[in-house]
Amino acid sequence: MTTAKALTIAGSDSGGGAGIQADLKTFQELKVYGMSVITAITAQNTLGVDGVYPMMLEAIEKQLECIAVDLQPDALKTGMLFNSEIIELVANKMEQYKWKNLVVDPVMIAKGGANLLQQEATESMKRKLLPLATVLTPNIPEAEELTGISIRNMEERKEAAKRLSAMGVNYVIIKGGHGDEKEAVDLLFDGSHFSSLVAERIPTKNTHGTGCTFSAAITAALANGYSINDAFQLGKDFIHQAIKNDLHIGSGHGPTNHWAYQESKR
Ligand SMILES: Nc1ncnc2c1ncn2[C@@H]1O[C@H](COP(=O)(O)OP(=O)(O)OP(=O)(O)O)[C@@H](O)[C@H]1O
Ligand SMILES: Cc1ncc(CO)c(N)n1
Repeated sequence: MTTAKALTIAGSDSGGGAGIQADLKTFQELKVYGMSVITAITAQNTLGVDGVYPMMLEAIEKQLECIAVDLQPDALKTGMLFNSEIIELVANKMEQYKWKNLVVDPVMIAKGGANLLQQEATESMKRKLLPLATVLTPNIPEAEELTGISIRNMEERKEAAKRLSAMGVNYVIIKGGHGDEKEAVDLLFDGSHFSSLVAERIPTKNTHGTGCTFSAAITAALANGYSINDAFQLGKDFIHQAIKNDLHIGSGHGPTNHWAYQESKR
């Protein structure tokens, strides 16, 4: 029986709630062997980000090469990429290695407001990385930044999804955490049709790393051979349990509970 392998190419969150830490915890909970390429180090806790230190390009390239020669991923995701040079390096290596099932989580701003992607890097992400993405998982502000349109209602979310699809993304998921509806609604566009998953919006400030965890769960599902619709459902169920059963850690935006999903299945 082969073990599915998933790779996260993302930043380190010293507080453990987002970034590669959230990704690896999620992979493990979904019984997928997790691997990581660190793009940046952040000094971070539940109150915010106190320092951002991008890795040297050589260090990122060497990490990717080590994975490529020995540990081919069945699926992978990108999180914090920080600048154009890192985006272009990752995109070029993706094309060289012909890795499939790429989930791009276009991380731009941390919950506390810190910039995790330099403004000039948005164009590189659109031009170099999005055409390689199987799934793109922007939150509403990220979708606005990538498309240049304001998103205040569901029709505008659909328009943004169409524009992102036209940039070469196979499946676009616009996450609803930043929305103002009573429920948390996530919208999936497959290039032709829309579908959505709806769950109770949980009244909590402890939503640090929800997007990382959601995209990591989708990545793990794809690594295990799930269809996009089943991966979308698994990601939604996983993050909903993680938020609903939060751990009350830290005095700011606390992390989610990465083992809640498995506990809910018992
Ligand atoms: N309060 C909430 N209650 C229920 N579901 C939520 C809540 N907040 C976010 N979600 C869900 O969490 C997932 C992530 O969406 P969100 O918009 O929070 O991502 P994000 O802003 O990229 O997160 P982060 O930047 O913290 O990683 C989505 O499935 C969304 O519906
Ligand atoms: C390292 C890292 N990646 C992503 C996010 C988004 O929450 C974060 N806060 N920190």
